[in-house]
Amino acid sequence: MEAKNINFSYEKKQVIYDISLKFDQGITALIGPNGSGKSTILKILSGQIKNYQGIIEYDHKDIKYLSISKKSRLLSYFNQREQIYGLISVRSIFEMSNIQNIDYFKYLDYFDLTDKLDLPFNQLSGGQQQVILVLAVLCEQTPYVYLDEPFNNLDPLYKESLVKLIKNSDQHFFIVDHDLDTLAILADNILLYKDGRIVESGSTEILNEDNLKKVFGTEFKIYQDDSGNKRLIQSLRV
Ligand SMILES: Nc1ncnc2c1ncn2[C@@H]1O[C@H](COP(=O)(O)OP(=O)(O)OP(=O)(O)O)[C@@H](O)[C@H]1O
Repeated sequence: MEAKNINFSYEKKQVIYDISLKFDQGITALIGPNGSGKSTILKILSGQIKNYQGIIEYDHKDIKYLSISKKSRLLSYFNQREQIYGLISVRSIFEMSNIQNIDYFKYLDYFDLTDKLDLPFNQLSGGQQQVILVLAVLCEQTPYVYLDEPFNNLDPLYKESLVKLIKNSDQHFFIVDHDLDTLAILADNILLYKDGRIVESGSTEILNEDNLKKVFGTEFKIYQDDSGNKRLIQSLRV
């Protein structure tokens, strides 16, 4: 995927300023403050928002000219805030999204959720709902996967399981989330983002105290754990 010179406004309010990026392998994380436009850029790259300026290409073809069926085989998108399943059963959610007909029971088993299969969605806890919806998106097995806050609501064990699942997948992930420690472990490529612009990009090396202060306007301390993973600790000043 290559995005060239993307600009976008909601009515008169510009939220994306001249963004260009490429995303063809591994896991890319987009990190930035609330309201800076991260969800908006995810919606643009995944084809939900169409009235942007600039060009988005998949395999050198403009997304605007791809058929709906081609797009649905190419990319998938998750955003829990926009999902309303209510009384629909967990099984139906998988069957609706499982276009590749893969064995989704192994995913459910991995999260110890097999016994929820015939429950209505609204009888699951917030974290269980989140996991089911992310798993349903992964079942689509598209080469490109856009995840908006997939780690929201997840306890440490669910988070760890989801990190393993994503890391072991050969799909390309583009993830927006506020869980910086998890993104530091997971991502191959980081985009630091502020006020609708990418301010830094690179490996997890760019997650340093200066860059994070520049993006979030607050102090961070960074420690390395025993396995060499970065822990990003925000210093709260109250
Ligand atoms: N449908 C919409 N109509 C008008 N303005 C919108 C709409 N959606 C988002 N915005 C505005 O665009 C800006 C960027 O919103 P967006 O949801 O992309 O930010 P974000 O970085 O994902 O935020 P958060 O981290 O809080 O989820 C915000 O100022 C928001 O109020």
